[in-house]
This record gives sequence, structure tokens and C-alpha cells, in this order.
Amino acid sequence: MNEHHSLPLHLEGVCRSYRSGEETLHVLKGADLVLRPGEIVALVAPSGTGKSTLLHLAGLLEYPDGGRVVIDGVDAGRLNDTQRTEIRRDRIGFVYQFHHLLAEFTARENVILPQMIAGVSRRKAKTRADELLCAFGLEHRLDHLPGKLSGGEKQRVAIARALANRPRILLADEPTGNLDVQTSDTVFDALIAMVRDHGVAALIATHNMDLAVRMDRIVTLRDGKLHEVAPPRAETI
Ligand SMILES: Nc1ncnc2c1ncn2[C@@H]1O[C@H](COP(=O)(O)OP(=O)(O)OP(=O)(O)O)[C@@H](O)[C@H]1O
Repeated sequence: MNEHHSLPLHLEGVCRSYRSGEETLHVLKGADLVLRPGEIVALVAPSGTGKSTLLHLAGLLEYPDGGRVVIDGVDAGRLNDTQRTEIRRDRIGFVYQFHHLLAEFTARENVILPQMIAGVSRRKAKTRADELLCAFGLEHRLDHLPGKLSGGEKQRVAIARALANRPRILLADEPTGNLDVQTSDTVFDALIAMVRDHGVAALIATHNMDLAVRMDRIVTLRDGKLHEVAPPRAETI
């Protein structure tokens, strides 16, 4: 059995460059990361250092130029597009800075849909959607369209949607980045509680150190590599 088995996420020497005209921008130059079951890791790094790139690679939305992305012991580089889509759908949940909810569907329907796409019956999907949304304090908003929800409510629906298929991994890119401090705290509390409750491994990019220090570990990107940040030094990032 290989040592990566049962690790939700293992990045090994991941490289990614972008070409723009004559120039090649080497964003990731051998990034390594291990995400253990149930662990919540903060990714805190300056703008433009490659946080979104890293999350997209981890979420199988992009391909690395080098290195390996291993999900649940499976080397994603060896999978075809259909298999990658299945892993993304069944094992990975995404939360973005902007909610990306479907505007013409209600909160409940937004959480039902990904489950039905994964083959869950409408009845079961509805039960789970209601459970999740109620756990996020949205029991009075189930039938609201996103346009009728506050920013914090929309983001909580987006988190519920990301958890709907019981993913092993949650990847979040500035999940509270466009919310005020108070709302950001509330949404973050809900996010952490749910992630801990479900034993999901989470990698959460944030600029907010107050939130980052509440996670299990903090990593940062420097020179295209990931580095562990010791909590006492957190404020010096
Ligand atoms: N598709 C692309 N084509 C060319 N360059 C890109 C592309 N995507 C990202 N980049 C560049 O790669 C670098 C890393 O981008 P990325 O979005 O991963 O950074 P980030 O750390 O998430 O930044 P922020 O905190 O501002 O969101 C940036 O310099 C960006 O301009």
C-alpha cells in the first residue's frame, strides 16, 4: 500500500507556469502539501503568489506542468477527463469569494442540484439540502432566490452546496472575502463548524489572519513553494 493512501489531498512537487507573450511566469515551482482527514489548513499569501492557481490544480480544474496531484490516494494525472469530473463532483467541494449561485433557482434548489447531478433522488437531495441549510440558520430562506438573500446568506448557501455531496475535501478561495467583518465571522464560524462536523479536509485561502489563526495549520506560498507557518509568527506574514 502506498503512503498516500487515504490522505484526502497530497500535492507533490507541483509546478505551473503561464505564458504571456515572450515571458513565462513560473507561479508554482514544486509545491508540496499534505492535507489529512478532517484537517483545516489556511493558505495565506500575498496577492499574485498563486493561491487560486494552487486551488484550481488541487480541485482538478487545471493540470499541473509537473508534479502530482493525488486525491484519496489516486494520482489525478493518470485519470481521463470523465474520471476527473467524477472525482470533482463526488469528493471535492468548492467555495469561491463570490457565491456563484444559480440566480433563477432558490437556495434549496441550488443545494439540491449538485446532488441530483451525482445521481441522488430528488427526495433525498431535498432532505439533505434542508438539513444543511437549517444547520446554517437559513430555515426561513429555503425558497428564496439568491437575489433576495444578503451577502452572508448567499455565502452560507454556497457552503451548503459545496458540502451537499459529502466531499472529502473542501477548497475555498477567499470564502468570506467580500463580506463585512461581522458577517465574515458568522459565515466563517458556520463553515468551520460544518467542516469539523463532517470531518472534511479543508484548504482555505484567506487574507484574514484573524480567521487563519483559528485553523489547524497555516501555510504560505513563497518562491513558488508552500511553507508551513508557525502560529506564533502568524502576524508577521
Ligand atoms: N490564466 C492565466 N494566464 C496567465 N497568467 C495567469 C493566469 N492565471 C493566473 N496568472 C498569473 O499567475 C499569478 C498567480 O495568480 P493567482 O490568481 O493564482 O494568484 P493569487 O495568489 O490567487 O492572487 P489573489 O490573492 O490576488 O487572488 C499571477 O501573477 C497571475 O497574474
